[in-house]
Amino acid sequence: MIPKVDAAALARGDAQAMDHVRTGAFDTGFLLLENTALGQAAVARVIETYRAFFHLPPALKAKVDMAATGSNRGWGAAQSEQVDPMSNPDYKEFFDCGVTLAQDDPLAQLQFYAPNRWPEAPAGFRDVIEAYFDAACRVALALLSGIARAIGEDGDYFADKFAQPMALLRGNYYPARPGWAGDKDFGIAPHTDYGCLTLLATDGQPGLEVALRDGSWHPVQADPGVFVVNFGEMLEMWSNGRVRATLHRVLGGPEERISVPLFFNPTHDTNVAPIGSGKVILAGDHLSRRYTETYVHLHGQD
Ligand SMILES: O=C(O)CCC(=O)C(=O)O
Ligand SMILES: [Fe+2]
Repeated sequence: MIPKVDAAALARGDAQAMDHVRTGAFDTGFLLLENTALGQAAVARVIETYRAFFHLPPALKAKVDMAATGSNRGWGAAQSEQVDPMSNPDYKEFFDCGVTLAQDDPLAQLQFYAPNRWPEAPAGFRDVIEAYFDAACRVALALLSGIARAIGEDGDYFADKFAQPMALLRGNYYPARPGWAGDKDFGIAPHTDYGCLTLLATDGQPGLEVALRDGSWHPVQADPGVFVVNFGEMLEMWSNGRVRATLHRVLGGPEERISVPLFFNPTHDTNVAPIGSGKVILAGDHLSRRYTETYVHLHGQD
């Protein structure tokens, strides 16, 4: 039901890989991606690095609490994000970092390129996360090139639209589902992602569920080193609804779980209105609206 794509085969333009990409993008809005440049060891390292951070005492994590800032860099405590207005704020914790531009770059003032905030511990945190971030952006760009070809555009169709990507790397930490959790409480409530594509690594624990067309929830599990890829609202608009941004959620279970999504979003002034429509929808405007809606500390911000 969710196709598995070999990244190397896709890069070669292999017909079956392109077919699987089309099915994933147009049908379920999800695919699994294996055999990328990011091996199992690199994925395990980034997951264990986030795990060590989330296991720190709350007072240490609070030193990089994003709620004390006007941006979305650093630690997000439990209940600091509400992705679904019909549900309670999520019980997960998370850590966000993004692309930072040189201080004298005029775009550096935009919230999407805000400076990252790094914790003092665990040792090596920043190096591990930054190295993974760069490698994951390359994997995402290579995948987008395959997607462009699979939908009949040139392989480099997206390349210049991601020169300064509003990319955001997140570590999600789901503790075991709390005893108090009711039917409006989720690790992450049902939502669609905001951008173009999400490249998600997990520690292998199940938990992610994807909405099928009939409204039922379908579990998706991937071993470390196999990525779950899903598509977001911008690509759905951009492709005139051909690529699907599918609802997904995590209820949470008896074991803690770590997942690491890279939200791969284009440069802020990219027009993501349907190709050929003559309309203008700026990627930055869409992202900023969704950030304001979902990060509790940014509610009400323009
Ligand atoms: O943890 C997961 O499997 C999904 C996370 C997710 O949907 C998100 O962070 O947007
Ligand atoms: Fe998501």
